[in-house]
Amino acid sequence: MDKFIERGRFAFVYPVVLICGLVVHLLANGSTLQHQKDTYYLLSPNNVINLVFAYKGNLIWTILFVSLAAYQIKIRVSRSDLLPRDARTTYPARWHRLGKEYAVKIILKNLLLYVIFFVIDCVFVWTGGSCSSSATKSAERCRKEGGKWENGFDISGHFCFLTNVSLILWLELSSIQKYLNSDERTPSKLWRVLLYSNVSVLVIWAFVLSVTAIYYHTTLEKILGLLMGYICPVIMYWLVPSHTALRQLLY
Ligand SMILES: CCCCCCCCCCCCCCCC(=O)SCCNC(=O)CCNC(=O)[C@H](O)C(C)(C)COP(=O)(O)OP(=O)(O)OC[C@H]1O[C@@H](n2cnc3c(N)ncnc32)[C@H](O)[C@@H]1OP(=O)(O)O
Repeated sequence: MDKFIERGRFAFVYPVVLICGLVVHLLANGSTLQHQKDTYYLLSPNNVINLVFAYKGNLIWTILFVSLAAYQIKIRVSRSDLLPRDARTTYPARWHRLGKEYAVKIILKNLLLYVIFFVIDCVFVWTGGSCSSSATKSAERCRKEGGKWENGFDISGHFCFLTNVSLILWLELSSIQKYLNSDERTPSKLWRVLLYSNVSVLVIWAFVLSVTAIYYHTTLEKILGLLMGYICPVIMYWLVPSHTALRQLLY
């Protein structure tokens, strides 16, 4: 597990889930898949795992991200003695810097997802889609009204959203894992609890995506959803940190 997280192999999970799902979809008989979707509860849109882990995914993600951020601040702020004297700052200053970084990451993630899903909804409407219950141009609002979001090119919100939020958590887990390994400390019980609770949710999200990959959307809708699923992690964990001006401004 540690090596899997530390070496970033998690980045390949989502393309693999999609490819495997597409192969199953291709090999299976269309009417069989439809029958399974109509028969098995866990494959229906209203199954509790989809309703809780997908549609309440933002709440679940926020709880897990804040817990990882709090743990990171705890272990990094408390270990300033490892820093060379000239790099050592005061406890409040370190706490403030790390606290600001994680607050910015939460805002940035939500801003980016807001823009991403605005684009997904625009594409849907531009390609002839609409909501059956009102003139709303938002998929989320349409669903909340009990309407049907239909007849447009529907980039997979599941692939886009769950890939984005999963990769952010994987990257934070990887950052903590590398720090603990560099510090050669035995992992605390708290870290193990955090690690396994995050990984449990990440596995459930991967399961939800495997169902999406086999039973929902067209191939192109899923591929585009997957590709858009890398926008947040690329901006938050590569673009911002690799540009000095952006990093100093935001993190
Ligand atoms: C640098 C920055 C620049 C900034 C520039 C300034 C911009 C200035 C903005 C200021 C303002 C900011 C304000 C921020 C504050 C927010 O707003 S933060 C919130 C940001 N937005 C989000 O996070 C949206 C997240 N999206 C969701 O939660 C979506 O509901 C979900 C969960 C992804 C689902 O999306 P969806 O499109 O409904 O699902 P989709 O994958 O398309 O599936 C279609 C169907 O297949 C079903 N299905 C698919 N997969 C499955 C499955 N595995 N099992 C069962 N059913 C399934 C679905 O249930 C659905 O069924 P129906 O509902 O149609 O019956």
